[in-house]
Amino acid sequence: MESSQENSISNNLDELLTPRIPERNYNYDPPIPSSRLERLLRERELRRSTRSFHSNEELRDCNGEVDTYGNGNEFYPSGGDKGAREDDFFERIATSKPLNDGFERPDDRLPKQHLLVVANRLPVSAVRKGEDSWSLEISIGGLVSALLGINEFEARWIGWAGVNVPDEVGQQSLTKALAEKRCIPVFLDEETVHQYYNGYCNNILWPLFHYLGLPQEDRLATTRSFQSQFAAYKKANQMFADVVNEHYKEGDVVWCHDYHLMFLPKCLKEYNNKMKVGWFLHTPFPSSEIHRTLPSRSELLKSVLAADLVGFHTYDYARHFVSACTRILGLEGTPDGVEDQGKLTRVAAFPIGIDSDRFIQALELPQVKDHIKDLKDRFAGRKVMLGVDRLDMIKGIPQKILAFEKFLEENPIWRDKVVLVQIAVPTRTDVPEYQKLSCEVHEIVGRINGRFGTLTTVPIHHLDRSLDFHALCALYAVTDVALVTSLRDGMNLVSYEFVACQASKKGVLILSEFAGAAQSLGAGAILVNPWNVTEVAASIGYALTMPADEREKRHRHNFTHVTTHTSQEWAETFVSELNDTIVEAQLRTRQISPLLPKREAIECFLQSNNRLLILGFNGTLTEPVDSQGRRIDQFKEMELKLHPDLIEPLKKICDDPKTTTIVLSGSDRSVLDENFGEYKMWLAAEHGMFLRFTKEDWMTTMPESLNMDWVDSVKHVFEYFTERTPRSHFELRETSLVWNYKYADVEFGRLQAKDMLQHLLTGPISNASVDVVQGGRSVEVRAVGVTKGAAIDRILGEIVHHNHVKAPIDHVLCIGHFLPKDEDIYTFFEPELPSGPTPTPRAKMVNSVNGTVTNLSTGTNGLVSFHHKPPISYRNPEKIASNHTNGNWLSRIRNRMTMHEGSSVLDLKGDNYFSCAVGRKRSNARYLLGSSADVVSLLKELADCQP
Ligand SMILES: O=P(O)(O)OC[C@H]1O[C@H](O[C@H]2O[C@H](CO)[C@@H](O)[C@H](O)[C@H]2O)[C@H](O)[C@@H](O)[C@@H]1O
Ligand SMILES: O=c1ccn([C@@H]2O[C@H](COP(=O)(O)OP(=O)(O)O)[C@@H](O)[C@H]2O)c(=O)[nH]1
Repeated sequence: MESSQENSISNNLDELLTPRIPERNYNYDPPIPSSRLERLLRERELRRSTRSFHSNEELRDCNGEVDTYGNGNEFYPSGGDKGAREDDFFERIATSKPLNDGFERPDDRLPKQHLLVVANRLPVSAVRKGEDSWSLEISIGGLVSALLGINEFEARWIGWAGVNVPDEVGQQSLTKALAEKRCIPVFLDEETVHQYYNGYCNNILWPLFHYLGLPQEDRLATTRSFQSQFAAYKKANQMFADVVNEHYKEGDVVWCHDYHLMFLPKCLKEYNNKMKVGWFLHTPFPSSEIHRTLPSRSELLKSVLAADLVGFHTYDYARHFVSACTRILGLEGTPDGVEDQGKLTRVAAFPIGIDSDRFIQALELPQVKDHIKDLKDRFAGRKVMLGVDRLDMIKGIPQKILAFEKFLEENPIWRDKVVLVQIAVPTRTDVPEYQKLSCEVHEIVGRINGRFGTLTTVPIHHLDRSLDFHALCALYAVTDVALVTSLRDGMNLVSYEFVACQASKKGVLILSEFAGAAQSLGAGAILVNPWNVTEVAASIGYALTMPADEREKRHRHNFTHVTTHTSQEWAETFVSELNDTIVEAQLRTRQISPLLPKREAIECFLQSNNRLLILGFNGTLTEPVDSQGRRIDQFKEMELKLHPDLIEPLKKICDDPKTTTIVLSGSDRSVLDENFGEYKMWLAAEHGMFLRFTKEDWMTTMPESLNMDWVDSVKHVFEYFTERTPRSHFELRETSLVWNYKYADVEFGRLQAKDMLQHLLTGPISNASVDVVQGGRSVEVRAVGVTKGAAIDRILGEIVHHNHVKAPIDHVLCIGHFLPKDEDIYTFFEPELPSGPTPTPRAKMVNSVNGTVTNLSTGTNGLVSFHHKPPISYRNPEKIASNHTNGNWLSRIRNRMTMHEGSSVLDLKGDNYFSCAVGRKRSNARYLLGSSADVVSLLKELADCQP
């Protein structure tokens, strides 16, 4: 089974890493780079050379009469005339043809990546003209603009057409009409749209993600509670998933977009875990402190994490998302993403762009030139300021207008020399907040125009409507100062479009620092805080009077960015990383041990006569900690308790004379006493430094040489950090100290741990004979040599002696959620290691009475036998002495050894040794179990099989 898995992985990898460019460009097949960065750089290089190869071909074709634009997904007509007619943009969807449609792609072109773009809104919105006739209009918004700019893919769209179509005839005819545009509709009924789109998406998630907070319950009608809206949201996402599933073909990349579809990745993966799923958020992702106010915070995060790749516009948004996953879900945030039990969801920033050529070329069109001329005539003698926004509260339109008013107020000289054109595209008009905003803006505009207008002019031209592409380009081109005052904005493509159209005028961009675009265009723009009306007013003055050379420099900077970071680049980078994420996951899977073959293990257990069952405690036999969604109860959790479902089965197993059970734990003796005092088993506390058979006294297996002089200094350090790290605590054990920050703020805890580690490793105790062990959320300092693997041979010696073992141990099952430092326990028993079991020095079993040392070592046949070494003494003789009042135990071993001279204590071959890591995918264990719940079910089965 294992090898077939390996094979399928290699095939996939080969397939994924096959360069997607004509082979003749490359006459060597480089090996798969093992680092992500190397792979991505290679992929980028390949993409670029493919593109330049294709564009050379196209150039040649254009001159040589062959129309290569008919080769698939190119939207533009030939001749590079991308914006030739007003409705070309629209045409781009229409002319997007499937492969093999009569326009043959030259042979050496490899097929384009097939893409299923899933977004709430289709690039076209439908308007019903008759029972089965439809008119399709381009949808407005940055998401649509950007996605229409990508053409290097074989893309199909899945989404809502913005209209309620309850009847069969309508649905069929619309499906047909949309199919011509490569669009596939998801039919949402009116109530779902109301609760899902107007409600959960636009009244809850949208304001929350833009830092406007959650609505009060009284802003939700009784039928539209959080719960019913969330239920509609999930239902709608499931409907999208159904449509995706219906149209998905193997090899497709499924790219889900935006906050409307946070549930989609989970639904898709439930259908088909092999689907390549990416999710991209077009809005900001807020600070985790904001996200945690959302009632469904955990469910949404978990669903998004089902995707292979999660993308955001900026590093800040990505950072907030990772932080929400660590703080709210308790998962591990790494520089690459979020890790949940070894499964990594890659999280990264992919700043979107525009199709800049389309804007630049449009300016050359006669109709755009005509528009430009009209506008210039109309605004002659006045500087033009421009705002283009959907009429949305996040766009800061009132703030913009108020700042403009302040500017006019303070600069009377400008009153008849400047005009502000504000295009406010109506949007989400069914949501009451948007209706209110519209009234508010009208009121302010009216007041200012009344205040500063004249008989012939008004300072603000406010349009409650959208403009067509050519009119918009013309307006961008004649603008002197563009004003973007978003209170928060995922990116803001209007600022990009303005820059693209300013090659001749070199106007100034005033840009809110709260728009994602501020990260990319911040150097060339004047950045403002839109809440600071005084600052914005002053910036308007500065922009209107900026010297030409400064305008030129600022423009050049931004223009370079806009023309190089295009929507095409954005999409290619995202898809390429998504593909690579799969490669990475497969490479990681190769390092992960397989799941424990339960049947085999149980079968082997039953057939054996002398079994050794070694169990960890914390994380192995305890109840799984579900920090995901549930509030962690630190008080309850800190008290380690045996899983209640194990009480009976464990008793049964321990009572079986054929089984020797050991609980080997880092916990101290009292914890083990409390939980296992009633069982017939061996307890090994503090990583095996203390040992007792439960009916007997504790003895120490600690070698005398163990130096503990460092304890006070470390305790001092731990106290210092505990005082300064709320909700952290430390445990003082006899052989180790553990500082735990599991309940503290994860990020702060990690920083503190880093600081602590640095001090421990380089500070005053750096020369002490200690091991500093870093756990997931802990730092442990132990005496050198205190590991479970080092203790096991001493323990085994004691058990062999105690049990009067006559037959060799013929089955070992070792299960634990052990720290990497303690994984030497797995290798100790490993029969298949070529030379000896473990790289750590073999520990010694010391008898306190006569000081004899017994060393256990593994022969090349995998069998462990005893040898005798000169004596050293126990550190704490009275403890061990009390355990051996009945005589000299070592001499008994000697007797037994004599009796079985030549035979071995352990008879382990490949198939009767099962080591199993719990909840740690990467380990030295042969197998893995997901959680302590799996341990419970395994032990229950073993118990049920007991006679
Ligand atoms: O579909 P609507 O509800 O009418 O809203 C239009 C779109 O608004 C949002 O756009 C965002 O995406 C842009 C491109 O990434 C970005 O520049 C902008 O900052 C965002 O606000 C929304 O995220 C889309 O889903 C909507 O389609
Ligand atoms: O009359 C208009 C006004 C705006 N837009 C487009 O709407 C998009 C707005 O995108 P942005 O990222 O700025 O914000 P969003 O509306 O997506 O939040 C831009 O591509 C504009 O060209 C348009 O097509 N017609």
